[in-house]
Amino acid sequence: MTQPTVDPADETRAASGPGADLPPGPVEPVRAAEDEVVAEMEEGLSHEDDTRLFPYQAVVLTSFGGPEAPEEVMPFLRRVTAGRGIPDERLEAVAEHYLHFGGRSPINDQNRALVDALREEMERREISLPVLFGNRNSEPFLVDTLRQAVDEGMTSVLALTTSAYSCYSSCRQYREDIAAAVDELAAEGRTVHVDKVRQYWNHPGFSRANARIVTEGVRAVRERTGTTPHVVFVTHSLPTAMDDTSGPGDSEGNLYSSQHRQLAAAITAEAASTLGVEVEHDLTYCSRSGPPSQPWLEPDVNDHLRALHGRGVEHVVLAPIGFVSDHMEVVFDLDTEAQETAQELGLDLLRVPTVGTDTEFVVGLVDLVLERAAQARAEDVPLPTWPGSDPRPAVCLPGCCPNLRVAKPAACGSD
Ligand SMILES: CC1=C(CCC(=O)O)c2cc3nc(cc4[nH]c(cc5[nH]c(cc1n2)c(C)c5CCC(=O)O)c(CCC(=O)O)c4C)C(CCC(=O)O)=C3C
Ligand SMILES: [Fe+2]
Repeated sequence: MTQPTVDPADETRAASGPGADLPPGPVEPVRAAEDEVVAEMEEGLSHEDDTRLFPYQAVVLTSFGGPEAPEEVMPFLRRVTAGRGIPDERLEAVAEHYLHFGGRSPINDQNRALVDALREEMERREISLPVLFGNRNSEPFLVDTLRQAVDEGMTSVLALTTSAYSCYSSCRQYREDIAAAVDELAAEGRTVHVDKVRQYWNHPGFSRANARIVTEGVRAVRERTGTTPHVVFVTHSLPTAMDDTSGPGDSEGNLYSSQHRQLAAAITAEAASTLGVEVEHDLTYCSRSGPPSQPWLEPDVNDHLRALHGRGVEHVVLAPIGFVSDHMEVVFDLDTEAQETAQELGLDLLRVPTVGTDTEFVVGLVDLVLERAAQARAEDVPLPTWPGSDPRPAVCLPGCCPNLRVAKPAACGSD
């Protein structure tokens, strides 16, 4: 593999695409270069030839994982909660949620669909690197995916995680599990380097896709009822201590809740201006766990729906901006529990989609992959954000989003 400069094939395509006015001078050379591009495409590029993702030889979609059969439920839950002090009653309740859906979480199927969508988008851009899939808590385990990559000759891969925000659970815990997999392979004599894309809560591919989804939800309720719905944003609750230390890790963080608050406000303003109406919104939380004595982020979505009903609100758009796909928290905690609460109250509740395999989101993820590769090559690249102007660093700062129980090695950071 060679150090990339500007890809001449890209420039040629840009200059000679459909409808482009060819300047009179360089017609012949451009045509010649175009023939070469076509010849290259016909031969099929091998990943050794593609420099846009250099230094990486693959992208690894890295996710939480979930059970896919009833007998996998308890082993999965024990793995997830090992040493986390989750009460047995909570584990039993969560096992029930999974068994309610036949013991199968939707998350792995959704991630396989995302892998396919990423492959399609990369193919569209003629990026020929493989997209792999590895989980932290269920098969295919990240360590096994990475072992296979090493055995196929790869030495450096880029992790794309399915969590967008900053806190221990959604950032450093992934980094710890990546480090554990890399160390396990090192002990087997297999060497692999793993980098990660930045937390993408304010990358436009994620944030603008959510803005469009919420706007269309508000529009649909207005068309159906003639009333502007109240928008209730929802994300995963956290122990307040985890939120307090999210971001810099100095107890003045609250980055997790503030990222959600900023995005919720920006999306609401966007929907209001697009539709030319005033829109009210709130941020709520779901999926609280832990012992009752431990404070978690509030309000709970169900409590908040009751409060809104008490204030005379009749129509609600429920926007799960904290989640990337419709996994168990969404189909159980929102579509089952929150929907039941709404029915009890006689509240009209429209739960809008998560980004899932939305084209704008998938295009944005591939942009993030290209951005991270350019950063790894020390190139100056624009780092688009919406809302706000601060992209999260792709290499985490020392001490950020700390593990409050035990210090563990973490990959993809400077500590
Ligand atoms: C911020 C966050 C995300 C979003 C970021 C990301 O996507 O990573 C997330 C995702 C997910 N969480 C999931 C499942 C679970 N999370 C648990 C427990 C916990 N989650 C926490 C936080 C988060 N979780 C926390 C603070 C705990 C308490 C224990 C601890 O301090 O670590 C438990 C244990 C039982 C319980 O306590 O509920 C389970 C089973 C699944 C799979 C769903 C499926 O199968 O479809 C997914 C995608
Ligand atoms: Fe969780």
